[in-house]
Amino acid sequence: MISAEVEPPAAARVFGDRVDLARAYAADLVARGEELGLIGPLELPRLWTRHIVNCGVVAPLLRPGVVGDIGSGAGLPGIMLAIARPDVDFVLIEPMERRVAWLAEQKHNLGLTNVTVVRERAQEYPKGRLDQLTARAVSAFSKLIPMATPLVRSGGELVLMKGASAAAEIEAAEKAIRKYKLTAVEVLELGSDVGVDVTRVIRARVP
Ligand SMILES: C[S@@+](CC[C@H](N)C(=O)[O-])C[C@H]1O[C@@H](n2cnc3c(N)ncnc32)[C@H](O)[C@@H]1O
Repeated sequence: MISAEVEPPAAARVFGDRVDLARAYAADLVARGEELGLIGPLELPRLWTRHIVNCGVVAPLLRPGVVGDIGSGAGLPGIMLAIARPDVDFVLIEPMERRVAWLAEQKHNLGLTNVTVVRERAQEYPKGRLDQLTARAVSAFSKLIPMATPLVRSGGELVLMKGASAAAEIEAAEKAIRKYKLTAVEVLELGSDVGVDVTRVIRARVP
């Protein structure tokens, strides 16, 4: 059996006095995540650094308001951000029934009153309601732009978690960036202040 990663010191730095909620989430994911098809066994040895803390470091980019997380899956980053930022309201937009049930259960078990879970594809969600929108491992930037931008109000932001290909994804999305009139498109590198591998985010402003 593959063992789950021991919690790194960075977790307490990222989640502060709410780190117990991240611990409860991690324990449930270790216990049931594989059986529910939420996480592969090879991810367990890097559960905290690659998934939980990696999502949590995005929290300082969020502002009070409504943040939509499209394709939340197991709750990454949506549940992690809702733990780190109780002052922000989150809508987790996920089409798959089993994942929606898991997300609703986590909301209930962790007492996350700032979370709403909706079973929907991003394309079906009402337009112009969100202040910021997050997504991780859902699609390339060029495909996320038409899917995500209409959901965000004017002046809001896309905050998209990306891998090492972030800069190349921006280049490949040049046409969509122009079509949807996104501005201030940039790659941010987060996490060095808490001593974990860098997390890359593409941030862009919606006109
Ligand atoms: C690879 S998983 C990533 C899950 C999670 N964000 C993570 O980083 O672990 C992609 C997720 O996007 C969801 N998804 C696919 N198409 C979608 C759409 N059109 N709107 C919203 N979610 C979608 C899938 O159901 C799945 O849960």
